[in-house]
Amino acid sequence: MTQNQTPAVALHGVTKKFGAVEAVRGIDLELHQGEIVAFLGPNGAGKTTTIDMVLGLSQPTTGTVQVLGMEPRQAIARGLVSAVMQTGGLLKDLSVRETVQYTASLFADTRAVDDVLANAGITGIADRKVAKCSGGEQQRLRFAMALLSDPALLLLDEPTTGMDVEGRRTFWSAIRRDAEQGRTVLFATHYLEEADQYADRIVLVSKGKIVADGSGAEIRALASGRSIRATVTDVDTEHLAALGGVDGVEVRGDSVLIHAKDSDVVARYLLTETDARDLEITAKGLEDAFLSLTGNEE
Ligand SMILES: Nc1ncnc2c1ncn2[C@@H]1O[C@H](COP(=O)(O)OP(=O)(O)OP(=O)(O)O)[C@@H](O)[C@H]1O
Repeated sequence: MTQNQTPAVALHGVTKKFGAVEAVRGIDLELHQGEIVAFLGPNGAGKTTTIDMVLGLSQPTTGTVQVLGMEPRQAIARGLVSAVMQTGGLLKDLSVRETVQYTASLFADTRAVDDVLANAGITGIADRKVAKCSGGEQQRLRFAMALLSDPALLLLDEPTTGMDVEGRRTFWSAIRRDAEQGRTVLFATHYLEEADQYADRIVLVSKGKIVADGSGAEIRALASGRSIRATVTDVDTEHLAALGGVDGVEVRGDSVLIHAKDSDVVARYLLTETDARDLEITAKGLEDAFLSLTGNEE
């Protein structure tokens, strides 16, 4: 894993059309070596289409895709790229170890089978038939297979689907260890929490475009403001709405919910001018940022 200056992935002006459908509408993105990047977005955002182009499975309509400074297919031919996709590719009658051994036999040079089983946390189920493995265990098996070639770039589509909490933790700590050695990881996900917790960087896509790119904290900061909730018997909603920085006021039974840029002004008013009690102030979270940036607000 040399050439640290070369981006692991470089997309420039990439678009992809399927007939009249514009699945990707102009993506520019560079991933640095050793980064763990979440490709986060709602259904149909263009994540899989983009990953397929990085894997050389399809060509962009316009623009260029490079992997470690090469054409994707060239990088794959050199064993520099592995992918863990969600479905397919497993023979039910083989055991976990046999599956990995069989895959290893297809490559000229691979890591030791026992090492990748250990890395993927499946040594304990190595003799189990694939047919008897749970969905999460099968995902870990696919992960072990992807580690055989010790790839510089690992692409993962919804990698932890079906894994329990412990499985996820083991999976992500293995990914983190490898990234520290220089492996770049790009994973597509719908899970905000997973992106926030495990990625160094979140690339938020919507309708074929990147709408935000940064750390979880940076993206959260894009949804500025606070929500203030209080129990109150009689409140002058017009007065509240007219306070500086208030974006919205909703009355729900005996409570009021206010969205505001400056929660102090609202809190002061509620506590000094009304009989409001049980005040709760919450910062807007990643989910709010996600919804407002992807235009999926109700
Ligand atoms: N082969 C194809 N032919 C026609 N349209 C396609 C094809 N592949 C994808 N699309 C369309 O392109 C858009 C982007 O799809 P894509 O699968 O890349 O989204 P995604 O972000 O991966 O979604 P999901 O999270 O649901 O997997 C969608 O509108 C999809 O219907």
